[in-house]
Amino acid sequence: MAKPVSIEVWNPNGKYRVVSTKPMPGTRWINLLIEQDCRVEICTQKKTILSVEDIIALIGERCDGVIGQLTEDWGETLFSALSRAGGKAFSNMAVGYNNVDVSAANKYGVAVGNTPGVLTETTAELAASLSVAAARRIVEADEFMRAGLYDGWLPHLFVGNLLKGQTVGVIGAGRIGSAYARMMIEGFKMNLIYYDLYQATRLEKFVTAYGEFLKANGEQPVTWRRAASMDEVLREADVISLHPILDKTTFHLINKESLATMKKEAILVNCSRGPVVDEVALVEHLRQNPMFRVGLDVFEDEPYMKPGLSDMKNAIVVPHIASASKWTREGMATLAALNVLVRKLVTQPHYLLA
Ligand SMILES: NC(=O)C1=CN([C@@H]2O[C@H](COP(=O)(O)OP(=O)(O)OC[C@H]3O[C@@H](n4cnc5c(N)ncnc54)[C@H](O)[C@@H]3O)[C@@H](O)[C@H]2O)C=CC1
Ligand SMILES: O=C(O)C(=O)CO
Repeated sequence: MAKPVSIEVWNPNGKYRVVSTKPMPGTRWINLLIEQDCRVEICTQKKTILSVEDIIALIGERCDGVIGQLTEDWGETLFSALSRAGGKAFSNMAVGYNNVDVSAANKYGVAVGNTPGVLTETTAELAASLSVAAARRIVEADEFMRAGLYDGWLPHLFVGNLLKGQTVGVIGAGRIGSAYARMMIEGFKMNLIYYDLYQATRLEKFVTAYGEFLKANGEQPVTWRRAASMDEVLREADVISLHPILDKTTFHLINKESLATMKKEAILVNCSRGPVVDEVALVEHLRQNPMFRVGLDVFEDEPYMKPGLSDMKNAIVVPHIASASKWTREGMATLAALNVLVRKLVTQPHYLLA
């Protein structure tokens, strides 16, 4: 049996008990829950990733809803515990919900929410930052300066890749993939090639219109193409950014074979989920191809990196911070609270009439 976990309580006399497995930024989400007569319990345990047992202890005997995190395993065990405690709603504080077994939630009558949209631009901005940092070798150059190694300008010092006029490849052109594509097209005048199961009509229209605008101003127009296969993107793009969901179809989408298809000097960015890339194959590819560079926000076995990755100069690694802007994280917390509340309002029609 897990030890009791430490909690902070807001509005102790609230009628509905809502648990958040982590403190979240801002207070708007807490106030929204309190306004709707919720007692809010926030886990303050100094342990980054809570186990299933920890969360069962948090749910306790009676719990109406839970706001959880992408690091937690929301499967059969937790949804049955929540349902036994009378819970009707769960929200992940994330848009990705590969940590949530939605059919188990359905089985136990628990509605599931996520936090799309509010993090689209912030996440795309990090993917764009990693693309530029990798292309221009910013992290390596920063380390070099700090190590006191700079002794004067040289024609060959930290030569990288020019983005303008090159091709950006997007795999998964949904909300974030499309926002990223626009940033790279507007910012660096790159041409687009994308692969998605669905047509990204709005993105295509944007690139067409932007290309016409550039042409009317006497500049080289940008172009777009929807690839019939992912391999086309891998073969043709100079910078490739991954933005699909993680599911069975995208697990190890990038593997030894697909890496070999890419240009030797290509840049690969992953701000989706770690297991979309076979990280062992990636480390080997980085070792064999020193001009190939990656920018990674996510890892296959978070919080760990596969052996050798941290030694690779041609890899930039950051700790899953793509959505980490203040505005966005407060927005995600607010959406997560609303997800839990919507279910309460829907299942308590008398409350709506009160
Ligand atoms: N690193 C981070 O902090 C963050 C990571 N994410 C990740 O990004 C993912 C995407 O988020 P959104 O753009 O909001 O979702 P979205 O649902 O708008 O876009 C996902 C796109 O992937 C496409 N897709 C699905 N399977 C595919 C396949 N086999 N091949 C090619 N494309 C495929 C879908 O058709 C869709 O267009 C999330 O599921 C999450 O895992 C999201 C936010 C922050
Ligand atoms: O929202 C997500 O899916 C994340 O990875 C964190 O923002």
